[in-house]
Amino acid sequence: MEGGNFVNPLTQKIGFIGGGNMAKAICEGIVSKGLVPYGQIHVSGPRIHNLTWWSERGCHATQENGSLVENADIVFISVKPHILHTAIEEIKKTHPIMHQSKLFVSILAGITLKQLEHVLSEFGGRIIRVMPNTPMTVGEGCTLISPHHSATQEDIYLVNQILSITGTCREIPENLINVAGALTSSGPAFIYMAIEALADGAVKMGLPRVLASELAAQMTLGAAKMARDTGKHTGRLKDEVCSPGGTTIQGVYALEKGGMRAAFMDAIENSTKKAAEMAGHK
Ligand SMILES: NC(=O)C1=CN([C@@H]2O[C@H](COP(=O)(O)OP(=O)(O)OC[C@H]3O[C@@H](n4cnc5c(N)ncnc54)[C@H](OP(=O)(O)O)[C@@H]3O)[C@@H](O)[C@H]2O)C=CC1
Ligand SMILES: O=C(O)[C@@H]1CCC=N1
Repeated sequence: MEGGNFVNPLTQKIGFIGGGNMAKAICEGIVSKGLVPYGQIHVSGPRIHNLTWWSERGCHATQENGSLVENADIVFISVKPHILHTAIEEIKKTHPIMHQSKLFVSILAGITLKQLEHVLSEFGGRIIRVMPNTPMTVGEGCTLISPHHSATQEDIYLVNQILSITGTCREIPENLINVAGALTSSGPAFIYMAIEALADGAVKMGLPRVLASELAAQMTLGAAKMARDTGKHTGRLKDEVCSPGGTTIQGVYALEKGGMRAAFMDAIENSTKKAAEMAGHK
């Protein structure tokens, strides 16, 4: 699903168990697009002083994961993977029975639908596994979605609606979500490093830092749009920049000598393997 311009505001209350970086990115993304106001968003976490970012904006913050679930219609589980069991146990302690079946959306890297089903079975909830990324803060997210069989078509539509408003949202078989997530969810960090390194090179050659960073980011945005929108293979796009005997091919040679391609490939392999390892966390 692609993000559109027309926004039909949601009536559902959206909850986040865990109010860290990724939860904030989802919140910012959906509020800035007008899908929900801050007042329709609930968040829980163990330290109320770490939730001021939320309360300052008018979201409802609580230390009790149980009351968060009770109050929200859609619950994003957004704690770190190794905290999942603790967070769910906290719900069971205060709210062993839910009065309504809930829709749980896990954003946890590695944690499988089978594991989520096991952990959440007592609530009789419907489950969807997703892998978002932080660029959704600025409306350019790239989210993957793998629904559990307990999720209804309406649930899947709703989650697609929420996540595609902040970028793209693509349904993917669960067996591919770790590798696709390494690319889309970890990938922004790799690209920030590339932007930073390119700017460093320009600073080394005398360009002021602020200008170097601004130009590196805009150039990356343009190159990404070319790769996405022109339909041309990236190898061809690269060739179109490399004038024979020119400046660019000298830079391309330096990158090849430095093992840039192998380093990026290793980055994706390592991140994919780590997601699989995380599924071992109890
Ligand atoms: N960051 C990213 O780009 C992406 C992250 N994800 C996934 O999102 C999840 C969160 O990652 P991220 O936002 O980076 O991590 P953060 O550390 O920023 O956020 C985790 C949050 O969970 C809170 N928390 C800790 N224990 C509990 C608990 N028992 N109950 C409720 N909340 C709790 C923490 O509160 P406190 O700080 O007070 O301890 C913190 O606010 C992970 O599972 C990750 O795999 C997925 C895709 C991309
Ligand atoms: O680094 C992590 O584990 C999370 C999941 C994907 C992006 N950030």
